[in-house]
Amino acid sequence: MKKKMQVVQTLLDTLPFIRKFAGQTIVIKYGGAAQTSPELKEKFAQDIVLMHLVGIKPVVVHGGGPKITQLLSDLGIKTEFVEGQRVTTKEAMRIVEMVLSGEVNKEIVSLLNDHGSKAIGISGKDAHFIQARAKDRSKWGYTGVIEEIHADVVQNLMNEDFIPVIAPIAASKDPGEPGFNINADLAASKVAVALKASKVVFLTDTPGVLDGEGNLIGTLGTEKINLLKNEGVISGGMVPKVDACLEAINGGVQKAHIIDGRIEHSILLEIFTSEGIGTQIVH
Ligand SMILES: Nc1ncnc2c1ncn2[C@@H]1O[C@H](COP(=O)(O)OP(=O)(O)O)[C@@H](O)[C@H]1O
Ligand SMILES: CC(=O)N[C@@H](CCC(=O)OP(=O)(O)O)C(=O)O
Repeated sequence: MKKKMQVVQTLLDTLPFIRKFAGQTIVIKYGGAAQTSPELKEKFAQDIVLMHLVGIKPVVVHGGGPKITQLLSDLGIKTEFVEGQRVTTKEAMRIVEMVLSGEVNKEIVSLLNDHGSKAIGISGKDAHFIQARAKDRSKWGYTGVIEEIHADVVQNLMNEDFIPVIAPIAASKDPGEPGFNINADLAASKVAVALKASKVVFLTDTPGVLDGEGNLIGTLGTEKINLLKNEGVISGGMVPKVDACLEAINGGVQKAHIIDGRIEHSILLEIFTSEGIGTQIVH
């Protein structure tokens, strides 16, 4: 009962902004860095279910980088990142798939279903939803670049009222290949474009994109992004995130936001209030 009352209260607070989003597809990238306490996970689930209840079509694309790194380390397997993307050996690929398609995907699906929704978990391998090729085999191994997305697979699920929860693992066109590890930010932007989403929101563990002094940048365009990358102010995991935002808006998604997943109900604050939070990426 208490859980339900919380959802209703949040619903009432945000009601004035909701109507205009009904029927729209919104892709939420749930970063591993934001998947922290059970309380925050609970709030995340409430927000997604609430969006669905009011007629929005939410699609979750999740990461899980920290969990992959932890399991690789537990198993004594070294791992490294180049330009914000993991170098994926064949051995690492097995672990990446186990963690993303197995552990993380099913945890999020269960969380959403515990809140009364019909969430369904898939990876890019299911029905060949996402097909990829190697980014650069000699440099990144089984880290992939998406070549094709069969949007109808997910669209059909949404038409049947399911909430798709997508693990960023892609199928290979070559039979016998183990598939590809896709950076979840880049998977989210491609999925958002393919589904003609109106928004893509990246939940992470910083208030948004920060400048050299650590201040939040509210709005950020292509030129400034290139400058901040060259200066090393945007680095590591933030590189694929800003690239993904640009790809999304260049592909027709109206808005791309990077927001703090550590703030309770940050998705609702972003979507349903006029102020918004975090960083909005523009052309
Ligand atoms: N300019 C920047 N502003 C904010 N965060 C940045 C910046 N440059 C690099 N980062 C790093 O990017 C991280 C977020 O990326 P990542 O760890 O891959 O998160 P996620 O799991 O959400 O994809 C932040 O925790 C921060 O350490
Ligand atoms: C190629 C590549 O880097 N793949 C990522 C996939 C998971 C991910 O992106 O997770 P976060 O969103 O939590 O960072 C990785 O192996 O960590």
